[in-house]
Amino acid sequence: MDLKSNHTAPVLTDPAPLSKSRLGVHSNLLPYSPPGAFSSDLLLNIPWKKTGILDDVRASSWLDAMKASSPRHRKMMKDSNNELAPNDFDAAYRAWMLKYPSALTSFEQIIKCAKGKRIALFLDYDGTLSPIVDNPDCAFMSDAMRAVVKKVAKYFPTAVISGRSRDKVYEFVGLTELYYAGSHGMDIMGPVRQSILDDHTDNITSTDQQGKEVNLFQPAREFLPMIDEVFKSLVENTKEIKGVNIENNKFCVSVHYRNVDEKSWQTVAQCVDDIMKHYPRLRLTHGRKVLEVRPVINWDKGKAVMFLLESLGLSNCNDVLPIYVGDDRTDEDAFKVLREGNRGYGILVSAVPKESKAFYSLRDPSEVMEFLKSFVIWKQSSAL
Ligand SMILES: O=P(O)(O)OC[C@H]1O[C@H](O[C@H]2O[C@H](CO)[C@@H](O)[C@H](O)[C@H]2O)[C@H](O)[C@@H](O)[C@@H]1O
Repeated sequence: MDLKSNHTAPVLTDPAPLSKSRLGVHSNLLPYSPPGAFSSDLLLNIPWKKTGILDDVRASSWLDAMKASSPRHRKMMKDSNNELAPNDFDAAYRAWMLKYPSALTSFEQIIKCAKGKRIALFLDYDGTLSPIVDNPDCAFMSDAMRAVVKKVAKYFPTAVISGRSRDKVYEFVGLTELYYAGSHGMDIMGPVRQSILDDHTDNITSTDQQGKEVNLFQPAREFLPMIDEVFKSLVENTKEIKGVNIENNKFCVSVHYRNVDEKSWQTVAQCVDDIMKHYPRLRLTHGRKVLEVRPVINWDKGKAVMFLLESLGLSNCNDVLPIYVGDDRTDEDAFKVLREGNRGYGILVSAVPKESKAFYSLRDPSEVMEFLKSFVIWKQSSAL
């Protein structure tokens, strides 16, 4: 694994907005938008400061990035004179949906593209299978969602790819039918496959909860002592900041500031910075009110999707349609590989307009559940 030793800990920013014409994507993978119906100007010309809805973290400081990575909710928008009025917000959201159509209303079209192909499902956890809540330890998925995921996994190979540690996300989901990748894809438990063993050096053969032989792929294994050390330092250095929560995700560490008063965000950023400058082989990314410390390795959720497809014997683009559903910046890496490789569909879960490399959108986890249900119903009816 190629370890890049930078001398500063980089802050990852969002990629530049893409237009369909620049993507070179096969037209049958493009979601339907009525000709001329969407003007990207509708979204992109709205100044961020005025609307608060553009999710852009091209900011110079970590504090700015923290503020920018916290898109305000519609409810808050209603309460503020400076934000979009609810009707304007609805109009902006509808305009955005012309570029990222609802995966629910586009279901027939997705199915059409899946004709003659095997579907593989990749699901993010937080904000996708479970709603975002204040306490990360209480991000439980509903029994109804679990039942649907279980059913969908009966028909299609299904994997959960999360920023959480693999053990933690397995604890939340609790389904043995799925494949799991934790730590943003840096900890994958998948089937043993010779081509994977030949092509990647970071494999260990292990056994899963049922005693079945599995392949454990952990490309950042050598970072474990460093991550543990950073976790401890972060806990120690932030202990006076009310509301901060440091979560050890095995190959990465999450610094949650959701429950920290905005006035103290600067202190959080400073504490993280003080530690990060001693670790040039670690970098910082942003999620939903969370700063994430992770190893500088050439690995992300996109690479994890490709790895799992290969492990599952599904890497032939011609007869496999991978679908990835996620809500966060780290999911963009997966949307990107599917889009750029002309392989399949990314579906962004978002209740606010965001620039994305996904093809479709869903508003929230309840729509994710409806979408997964549609696959079950479709599969059951086509088996009749
Ligand atoms: O890749 P994911 O499965 O989406 O994990 C990303 C991070 O999700 C969790 O944090 C987020 O959800 C929490 C619970 O709803 C919320 O309190 C927090 O503000 C969000 O950022 C998780 O705790 C992180 O470790 C994951 O990296």
